[in-house]
Amino acid sequence: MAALGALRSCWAPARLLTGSAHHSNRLVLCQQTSIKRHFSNNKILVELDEATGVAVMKMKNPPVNSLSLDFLTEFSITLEKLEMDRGCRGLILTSASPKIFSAGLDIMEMCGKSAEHYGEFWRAVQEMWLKLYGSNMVTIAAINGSSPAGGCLMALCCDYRIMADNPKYAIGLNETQLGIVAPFWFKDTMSNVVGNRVTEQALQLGQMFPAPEALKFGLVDQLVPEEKVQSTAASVMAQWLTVPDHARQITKSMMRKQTTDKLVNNREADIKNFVSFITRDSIQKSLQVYMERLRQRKQ
Ligand SMILES: CCCCC/C=C\C/C=C\C=C\CC(=O)SCCNC(=O)CCNC(=O)[C@H](O)C(C)(C)COP(=O)(O)OP(=O)(O)OC[C@H]1O[C@@H](n2cnc3c(N)ncnc32)[C@H](O)[C@@H]1OP(=O)(O)O
Repeated sequence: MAALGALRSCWAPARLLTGSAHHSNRLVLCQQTSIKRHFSNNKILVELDEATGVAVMKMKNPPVNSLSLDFLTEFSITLEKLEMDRGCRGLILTSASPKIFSAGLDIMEMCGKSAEHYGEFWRAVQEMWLKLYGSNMVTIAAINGSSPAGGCLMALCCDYRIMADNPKYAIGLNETQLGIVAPFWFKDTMSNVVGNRVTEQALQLGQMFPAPEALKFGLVDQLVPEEKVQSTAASVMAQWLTVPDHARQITKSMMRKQTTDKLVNNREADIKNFVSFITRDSIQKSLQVYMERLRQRKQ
């Protein structure tokens, strides 16, 4: 992946040069009709604006955008498509239904299934993380709702996070509250954003940060009124895209490579570890109790 990234980086200046001439022609056209390509499936809606090179990816997996095996598979395929598309330089990740960005990993995928299923599921979680954290595109999370655990991880993978200014929405890695443990690469992703001390405390407590607290601790970069989340993401993206791709991409890779390599070099061991952890009776019991609590809270 790194080699492919570097190769793409080397080509980026030429692509930018031809791209800008090309884009300025398009821009004239765009003033009359905006050219937008759609790559949607039943779980993910993507709109790629060819004039700006920005794709908006909306997660649409009701009721709470939980990250099921099917969803994760679609997500990684879509991301790969955009990554390979030379017309796409930036990605805005958001939810199609406000109030919930993503409820994190689908707990039902981790309950009462076979070891083989758990292995397949965990590989898909790893794949999503490797692709999003390792993306060459500028990635911005437009967090328009709550974002626990795996949802928070997705946001943390992005280069910049804009959250709706609503204290009812919370974000964090709350795994310990479920009686499970955030794996080392979840921990590293958070630590790279907010530092070791905040991560250590937040992970032990399984802390969910209401939006204002998330800003205070640097878990998100900016809070804006709910109705401005998308437009702010678009204008921040436009600023980031003024930086030449190759320089920004090499810098991003330099900052993240050590973290991604740790998983790339230990993928099979990490899957084995997950399967042996999640199949324990005590862990299965904790997850069932947590799901029951969620249902009761609703009643
Ligand atoms: C030492 C070695 C370590 C090795 C590593 C080992 C293990 C690591 C393992 C796993 C890591 C996991 C990371 C995760 O992502 S776990 C998921 C954590 N997610 C949560 O805790 C979120 C729980 N949900 C909520 O808090 C709320 O639902 C939410 C705020 C998202 C929305 O609230 P709202 O009131 O709008 O909706 P609800 O009525 O609560 O929910 C509707 C419906 O959806 C079901 N549901 C919610 N979340 C999930 C989920 N994550 N997975 C599956 N299903 C979910 C909920 O039960 C309701 O269902 P129903 O009652 O309508 O049937």
